[in-house]
Amino acid sequence: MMMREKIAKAQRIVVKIGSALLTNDGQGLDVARIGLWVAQIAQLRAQGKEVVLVSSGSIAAGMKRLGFTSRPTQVNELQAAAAVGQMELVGVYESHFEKHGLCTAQILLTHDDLSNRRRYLNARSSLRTLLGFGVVPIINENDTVVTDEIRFGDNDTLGALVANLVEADALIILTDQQGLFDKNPRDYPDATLISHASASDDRLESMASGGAGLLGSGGMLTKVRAARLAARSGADTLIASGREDNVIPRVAMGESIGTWLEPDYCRQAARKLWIAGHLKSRGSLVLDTGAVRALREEGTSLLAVGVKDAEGSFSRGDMVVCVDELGVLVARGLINYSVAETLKLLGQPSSNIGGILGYEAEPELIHRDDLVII
Ligand SMILES: Nc1ncnc2c1ncn2[C@@H]1O[C@H](COP(=O)(O)OP(=O)(O)O)[C@@H](O)[C@H]1O
Ligand SMILES: N[C@@H](CCC(=O)OP(=O)(O)O)C(=O)O
Repeated sequence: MMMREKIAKAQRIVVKIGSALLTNDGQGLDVARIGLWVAQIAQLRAQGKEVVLVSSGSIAAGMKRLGFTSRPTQVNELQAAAAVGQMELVGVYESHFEKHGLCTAQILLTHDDLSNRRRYLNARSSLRTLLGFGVVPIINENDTVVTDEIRFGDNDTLGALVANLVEADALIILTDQQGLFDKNPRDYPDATLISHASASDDRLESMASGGAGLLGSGGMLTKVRAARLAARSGADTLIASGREDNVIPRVAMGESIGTWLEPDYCRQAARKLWIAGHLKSRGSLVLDTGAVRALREEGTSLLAVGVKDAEGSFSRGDMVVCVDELGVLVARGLINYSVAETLKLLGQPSSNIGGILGYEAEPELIHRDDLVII
């Protein structure tokens, strides 16, 4: 059997389960099947892998509870269904995960949470902390407060943005088909499965443009686009059938099932390109010689103790440039503190941050994952 060795090495995995799968043909949540996926995720946790779950299903579950026989068209009714259904959804997950001794956390995100750098960093920090505690975060869109203009709409996009957020190695999208076919298998029985492609391959979109199922929102098109988004931070995307036996561990072990959409760059390079290419610098830091050497030679994070001066108008999450004492460019990175906070921290060890500011967002001024050495 052909194995995908790169995938088998993935340590941090985002698993997205779509509406089409989670519901029993619109008959509410498929509680028994959810139990199977939870058991599969528990296997990954037992192997030491970190898992973030992005789960749809709130609207479909709420529709059943509120007696809708077809998807409501009014936004307020959809929001009400989502609020009712989300309770049931997380309740079902929590009770299943508990049987495996695993703790869960509910995180409901909106578009704003990920587009505003400050909230993005806060969401990232909470997620990293939860993963550090061994918790399985369960994420959905906060459907009850979003309006059409600002919604992700489909959870494939949300799954990819979460993969960017936590710098996942892989995004596994479970759906009701075996993977991406060269045309919609619902309409074309002769459609053939794409086993492996580059996430940036332009031909994928036209293959995937065949629409969604009755309960899903995005169809394959949003999955292909999600793979491209996930690739920005270097994550591989795997699209597979949630009905396949023991699918999550099999995909995660690198078994060649479903579709594998691979980023063009290696993970580290993709992430660095993303940092370097997408943000404009809002200020600068002057580093002492020790800090310059630590960054260049040891690939460390930047600590306040090695920073001599700061200027500009940056806030938490902004891009700043780092220069040496002669003004030579050393690195670019996303800073964890504003300019006012940074000025108070100059030359200070990380252990003093809490005492000086009254809180500590992160021990580093710039985490090494957010730093590109020039
Ligand atoms: N090229 C394709 N390959 C596979 N499925 C496709 C393709 N084009 C369209 N689809 C449709 O996408 C659907 C899955 O997307 P969707 O209904 O949104 O599910 P989910 O809720 O899992 O995201 C499939 O049931 C299928 O009908
Ligand atoms: N946030 C919505 C899910 C939206 C949706 O259906 O997405 P998808 O499963 O990707 O087709 C819900 O929980 O009902």
